[in-house]
Amino acid sequence: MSSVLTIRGGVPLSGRVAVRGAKNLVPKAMVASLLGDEPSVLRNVPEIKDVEVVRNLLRLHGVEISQDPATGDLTLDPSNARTAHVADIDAHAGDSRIPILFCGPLIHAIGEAFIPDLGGCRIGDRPIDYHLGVLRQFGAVVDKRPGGISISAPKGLKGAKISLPYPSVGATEQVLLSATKAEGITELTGAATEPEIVDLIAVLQKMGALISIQSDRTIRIEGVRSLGGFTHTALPDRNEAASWASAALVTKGDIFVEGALQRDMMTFLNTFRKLGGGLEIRDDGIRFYHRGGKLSPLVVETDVHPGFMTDWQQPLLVALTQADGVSIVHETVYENRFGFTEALRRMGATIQVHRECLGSVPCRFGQRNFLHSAVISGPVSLHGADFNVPDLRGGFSHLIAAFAAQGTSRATGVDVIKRGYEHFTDKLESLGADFDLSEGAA
Ligand SMILES: CC(=O)N[C@H]1[C@@H](OP(=O)(O)OP(=O)(O)OC[C@H]2O[C@@H](n3ccc(=O)[nH]c3=O)[C@H](O)[C@@H]2O)O[C@H](CO)[C@@H](O)[C@@H]1O
Ligand SMILES: C=C(OP(=O)(O)O)C(=O)O
Repeated sequence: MSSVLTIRGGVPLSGRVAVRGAKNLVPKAMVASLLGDEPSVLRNVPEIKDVEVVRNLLRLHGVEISQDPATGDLTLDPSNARTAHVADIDAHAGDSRIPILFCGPLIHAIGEAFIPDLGGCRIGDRPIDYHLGVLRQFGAVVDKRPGGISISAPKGLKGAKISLPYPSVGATEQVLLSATKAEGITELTGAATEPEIVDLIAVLQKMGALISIQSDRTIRIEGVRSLGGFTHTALPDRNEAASWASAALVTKGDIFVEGALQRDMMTFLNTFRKLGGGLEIRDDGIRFYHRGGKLSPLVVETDVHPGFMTDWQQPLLVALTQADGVSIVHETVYENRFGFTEALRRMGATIQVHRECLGSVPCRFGQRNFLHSAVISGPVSLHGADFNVPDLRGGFSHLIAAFAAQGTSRATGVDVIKRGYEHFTDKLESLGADFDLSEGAA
């Protein structure tokens, strides 16, 4: 059983929260440490479930990990990397998508990898065909096994010319983590270029890798024989920051997000401002607040970077229920990311979902049976309801709707939120939220 939150809504969330290293970078930088011949130090590591999962998996593979209790900095020593038991890997893989990124580093370190079936948010099919195609192009042999896949490279990994059909974040990282120590040159076209990918490239460059990002989504990697360690401060979590921004707007509050970085959030900040949210952008963070007037409806289309990040979509949609008129959200990254709107409708929101593409961003989901466009009419008064947290961002979105709503809501399954939001109940408390948490049995 998981924890239950009882939320008494109607209180503006106001105060200060801090964001640390990005969920979408930290676990991957931890995996990169396996490529080095020396220990690495990763700073700004948040206490979230995805970090715990990767820490356990790395330990099973012989990586010695110590943590500075004061700062949380992690030291990762891969000198004794070894094969782990499949049953142990399965038991520790948790609800994360990161295990698939162990392939290249484990093959380089110990010649083989077993990758358990993946977790992550159920917001679409989330196949791993690009990952497996990439690995095969490097010369890896992929075998389906019960509970996962087994990968080996009898002749080692060799650089390749690779083209991704869609700029997948994970598949781009798969290429980076496999190609840095592969023999020869890799040229990747159609790459994703999210800030977390650029930060991973920075980590790899510190280790001695030769990687250049060229124009038109092309990344060129010259394989090197060996890599050293790195010392790196992870970039801040822009997705958590955007979530708190939406929380401020939905609850008519005022939240300073310490650590939020303007450079990586420009598209979000433009959207937030057009919606009518107040912004104060400072060097040490960003203040997001409700200015008191009406909010303006918007048309938002999610896209790969530098477009509007899909992980911002769910919390922002809750803010759109408070805008004065009709808004449209066209989700072009995941085919099934509007399931969470059902609970919002039960809380009083007016949201319709459609199969058609309501927008102009090229989308893979048009003319297919995917409800991937939403029409939201506002403003509505939200009222409390009971719900089960469906996924990370959907769950956070339900919570902020419940904090804005009149009356009481009861949220089950809230532990999912720990996968990407550090100490979220402590943060909510510091923002003045009114709730009780009853811890379920593990
Ligand atoms: C841990 C992490 O960093 N997660 C992020 C990462 O997920 P993740 O790396 O899983 O997302 P991708 O960018 O790979 O997925 C984008 C799209 O490509 C499709 N696809 C992907 C791989 C593949 O082999 N085949 C395939 O069809 C997916 O189903 C999806 O429709 O990027 C997403 C898009 O910015 C974010 O929402 C996630 O928060
Ligand atoms: C979809 C997300 O994450 P993951 O890829 O870890 O499931 C997310 O962070 O919103």
